[in-house]
Amino acid sequence: MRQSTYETNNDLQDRAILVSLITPDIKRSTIDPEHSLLELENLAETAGVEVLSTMTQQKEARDSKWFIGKGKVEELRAIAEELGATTAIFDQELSGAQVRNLEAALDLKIIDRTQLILDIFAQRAKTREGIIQVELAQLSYLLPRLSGHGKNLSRLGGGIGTRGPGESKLETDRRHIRNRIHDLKTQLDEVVRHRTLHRERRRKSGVQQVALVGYTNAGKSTLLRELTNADVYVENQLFATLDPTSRNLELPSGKEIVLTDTVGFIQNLPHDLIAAFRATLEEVCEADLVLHVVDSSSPMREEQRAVVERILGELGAAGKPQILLYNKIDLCSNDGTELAPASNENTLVISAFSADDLTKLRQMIQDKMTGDTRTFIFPAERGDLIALAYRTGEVTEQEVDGDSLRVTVELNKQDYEVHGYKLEAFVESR
Ligand SMILES: Nc1nc2c(ncn2[C@@H]2O[C@H](COP(=O)(O)OP(=O)(O)OP(=O)(O)O)[C@@H](O)[C@H]2O)c(=O)[nH]1
Ligand SMILES: [Mg+2]
Repeated sequence: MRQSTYETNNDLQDRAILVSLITPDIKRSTIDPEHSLLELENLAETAGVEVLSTMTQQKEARDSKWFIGKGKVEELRAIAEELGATTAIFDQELSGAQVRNLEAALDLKIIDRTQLILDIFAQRAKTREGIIQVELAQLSYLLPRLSGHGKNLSRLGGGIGTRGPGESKLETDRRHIRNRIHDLKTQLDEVVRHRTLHRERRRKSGVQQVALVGYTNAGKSTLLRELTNADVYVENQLFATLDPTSRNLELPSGKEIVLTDTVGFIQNLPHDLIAAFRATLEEVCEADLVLHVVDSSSPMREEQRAVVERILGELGAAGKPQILLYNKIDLCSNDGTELAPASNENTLVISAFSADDLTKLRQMIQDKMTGDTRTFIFPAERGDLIALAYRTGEVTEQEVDGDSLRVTVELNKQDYEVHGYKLEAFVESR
C-alpha cells in the first residue's frame, strides 16, 4: 500500500544528496569511483529518488565515527539545508554506528549503496521466491546494525529504506528477526527443492540449457525477447529483471534448447543479496553454455565485464563454455574509441535489434552446443574399434552398410583426443 502512496505523493519522494568517499583502497577496487557515483545516481533515480547534488571527498582513510571527515559532515549539512534535502545516500557501505551518528548530526535519512540496491530489489520482487530472497537479504543486512537503531527504523512515511519488512516487524527484537530469517530460509529451501526438481526433469529430457548473464541493463531480457518472441519485461532501468525466465529457442538445425534470462549483476553487489539469490543464480551453474552480455556503449564496459567474470567465478561458473556478446553496438560511435573488440570464435559484436546479428548468434550457439561430429566406417570385424568410437562422444546415428557399419558421433573433445588417433583411418572421407 505504501508503494502506491509513495508513487503518487510527491511529499514522500526522497530528495537526496549523493556522497562518495574516495580512499586509496577504494580507488584500487574494480570500478572507477567517478563511474561508480554516476551509477549511484542511476540507482537512486531507479528507486524513485530525486537527486539534488553529489559530493565527493578524497581522504586517506574512512572516519570510524562519521565515515567522511567531520568538516565534510558540516558541509553536507549546509548543502542539505540550502537545497531542502531529506536524504543522503552514500556510495559505500556504512556501519550501523556511522548511520546513527550521521542521522543525529544531520537530521537526514542516511542510506548506503547496499540499502539502496536492496530497496530497488524490494520494489521489483514479484514472485514468491523473489520476495522471500529480498526479505532475507534485507534482514541479514539489518541484523548486525540493529543495536540502538531508533529513528531510522521507526520513521514514518515512505521512500527508500522504509520498504520491505514492515515497521512492526523491524521494531521487534533481534531474536524475532533471527526467527524470521530462519523461517524464510526454510521457505527458500522448499523453493530451491522445487527448482532443482524442475531442473532435473528438464535435464533428463535431454534439453540443453543456455543462460543469459551480465551487468544490469546490458540487454539480456531484450535478447531473450528478440530471440524467442517472449513477452518479457524490458526497461531502460537497473534491475528490471529479478526472477529467471526460461523460453524455448529453436536453433538453425531445428533443435530446441532452453534459454534463461537472469538477474543482472552490479559492482559491490551486496553480499547478503548474492547469498539470498543463490538459488536463482544457480540456474547459471547448471547451464551448458553461458551468454555473457556486455553493454558496448557503456563507458564502464570493461569494468562491468570484469565484475561479471568475478561474480561468475564466485558462483563456480567460471569454467563454463561462454560466448561474450558485445551488445548495443548500434549505440557506439564510429570514431573507434568506443568500438568493441572484433568478433572471434568466442566473441560476437551485436545489436539485439539486428536480425542479421541474431542469425549469427543462433548459429554460434548451435556451434558451441553441438561441437564437431565424425562419421566412421568400420569393417564388421573391427568390433574393438566400434566400442572405442562409442567412447568418443554421443552416437547419433548407426547403420549397417553392406559388410560395414557407419557410426556418427557427436564428439566430446577430450575423449576424442584420447581415442581419436586409433580411429582416424576410419573417418568417412567426404
Ligand atoms: N540501442 C540498443 N538498445 C538496446 C539493445 N539491447 C537492449 N537495449 C536497451 O537497453 C535497455 C535495457 O535492456 P534490458 O533487456 O531490460 O536489459 P537487462 O540486461 O535485461 O537489464 P536488467 O534486467 O535490468 O538487468 C532497454 O532500454 C533496451 O531497449 C541494443 O542492442 N541496442
Ligand atoms: Mg532484464
